[in-house]
Amino acid sequence: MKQLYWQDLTVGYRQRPVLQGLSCQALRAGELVAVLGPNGCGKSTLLRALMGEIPAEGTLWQDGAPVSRAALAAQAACLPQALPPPSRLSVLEALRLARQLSGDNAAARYAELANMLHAMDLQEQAHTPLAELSGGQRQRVGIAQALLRQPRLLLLDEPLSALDLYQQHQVMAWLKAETQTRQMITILVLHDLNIALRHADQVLLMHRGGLYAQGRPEQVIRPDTLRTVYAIDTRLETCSQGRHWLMVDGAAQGFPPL
Ligand SMILES: Nc1ncnc2c1ncn2[C@@H]1O[C@H](COP(=O)(O)OP(=O)(O)OP(=O)(O)O)[C@@H](O)[C@H]1O
Repeated sequence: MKQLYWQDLTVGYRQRPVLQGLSCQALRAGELVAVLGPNGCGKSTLLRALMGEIPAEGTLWQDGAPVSRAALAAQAACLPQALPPPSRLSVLEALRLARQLSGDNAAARYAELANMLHAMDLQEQAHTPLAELSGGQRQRVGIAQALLRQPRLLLLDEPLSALDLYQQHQVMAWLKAETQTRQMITILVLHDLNIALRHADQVLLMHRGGLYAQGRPEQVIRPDTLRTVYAIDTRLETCSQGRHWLMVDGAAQGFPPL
């Protein structure tokens, strides 16, 4: 997959529209794309629609030609918001199963699984049942499983929600490198705007079921857009290492003070 975009994506639940004519510019192979926006604006719904899990209208375009949602879903792996269930499978068994589900039977090699355990900092838990892991460890198993499915399109719904600060940055740096190496497209839903500023190649900022802005993180994550979309007053500062950092000053006018 070299390129993906969608036009006029319209999705609703029981006749109630959630995404209304959502279109985006091209997402390219090797890009880590952050989907941002307030609670309830439709981020998870977008991922479900791309996976063909819920009915949707509109057109998906892959490499310049329309693609069915079934064909797109066949190339994709998705990690939903909920953590993987706490089963009796060990971490290693769970990873091996995910690798086998990729359809490439020859490849459930120990070295690849060992690399994944190392990347997700789970070596010590290799033989631990999922039911005995912490929330953050289970979330890292879920991320590893999604990667082991060998997707061309990786969809992750709030994959950092259970991770500590160190793991959030580790996982994002690793996802960025894997996305480039494998030349896949990774779309992930995030709430932390500073994580998106630091790691994403592109940002889709959603607002009330539509796309409010798309572009490089520093083009989209700006005080004027955040004031409209999140109703907060912010400042972008540049730290001594030249990185952008978002400071929150307070709630926008008309809202109770933070
Ligand atoms: N299964 C469902 N049935 C009916 N309505 C739903 C369903 N799932 C989501 N919705 C509604 O669709 C809207 C968008 O929900 P969605 O989960 O896509 O938001 P989100 O942007 O991912 O939110 P959050 O940041 O809180 O996870 C919400 O108003 C929600 O109530």
